[in-house]
Amino acid sequence: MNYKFSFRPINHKFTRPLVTNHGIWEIRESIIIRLIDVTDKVSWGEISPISWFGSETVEEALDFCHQLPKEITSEIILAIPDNLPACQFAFESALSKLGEKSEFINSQNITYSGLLAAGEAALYQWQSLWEQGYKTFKWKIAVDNIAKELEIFNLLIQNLPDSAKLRLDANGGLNYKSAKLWLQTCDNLQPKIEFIEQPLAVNQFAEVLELSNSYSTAIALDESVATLQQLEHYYQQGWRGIFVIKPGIAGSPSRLRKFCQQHNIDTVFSSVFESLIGRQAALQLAAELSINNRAVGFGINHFFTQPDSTFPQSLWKNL
Ligand SMILES: O=C(O)CCC(=O)c1ccccc1C(=O)O
Ligand SMILES: [Mg+2]
Repeated sequence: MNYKFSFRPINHKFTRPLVTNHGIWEIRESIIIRLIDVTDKVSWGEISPISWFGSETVEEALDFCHQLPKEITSEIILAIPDNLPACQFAFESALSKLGEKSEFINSQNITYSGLLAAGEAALYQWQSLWEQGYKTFKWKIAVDNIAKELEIFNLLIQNLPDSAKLRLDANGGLNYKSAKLWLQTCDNLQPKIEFIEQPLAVNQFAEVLELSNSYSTAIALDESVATLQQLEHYYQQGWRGIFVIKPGIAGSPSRLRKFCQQHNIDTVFSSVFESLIGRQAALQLAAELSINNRAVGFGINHFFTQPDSTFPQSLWKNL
């Protein structure tokens, strides 16, 4: 089958920048793609790379789109190389929505983790998220010095209701010693801490594995398993802790589905700050593949202004 293909770059300034150990992120650049089949049915996909996380860059994704013909086939889509994982996700998601077998999975029962701002701001922010119904929160660490962060952390823990859960995300920014200190601190506070995400850098897998055997606080890999190839690699290397999956940059959704179903891994699905198009496709996968009912990391709407109801159709209007 042939599909008419077109695309539009978009960018979006966050209402508050995302502060992580990797730096400050202020503008989300993405590409919306459109496929139209022979019956004139229209489908959208979203390419939202995060190159500092291990996906292609937006420029590489744009180059890929530019070199494609105006009419493409499913063979072309299924042959998108593994070094363009965000493109694989966008094209395959758009394609599957056009398929006869396309089935809609109810994602209404999913629970969400609310992303807190880094630093002290979290102390003033969690309450409004709690009032919106969030029971799980994620707070970025390894952004400031550890003494300051432990101080804020203790206040946060004291303030959060007993039924709340907290995740800590170091974005690979701790060293071995500070990771031990965080894990020990969390062990003393169980069961309020759900897990620590990516405590050490991607190249320190042996150390992370050792830490996961030494503390009762769970550890989640994120940057280490950004793409499906990495996910497979660290599963083979013996990781049986939590895997954070960001479908938007993980690669082919059909191969991701197959891997998760085959291995019953403990997953947490997470956003790449995509717009509605990518979000919907990612949440469908999360609803289908979350076997443990962990809250998904899509509680990020407070970083965004919502697109108007004509999105994405309005992108294709001639100005
Ligand atoms: O997972 C979440 O709760 C929110 C999403 C998130 O934290 C994130 C979003 C974009 C890029 C990196 C990360 C991250 O988990 O480090
Ligand atoms: Mg993370």
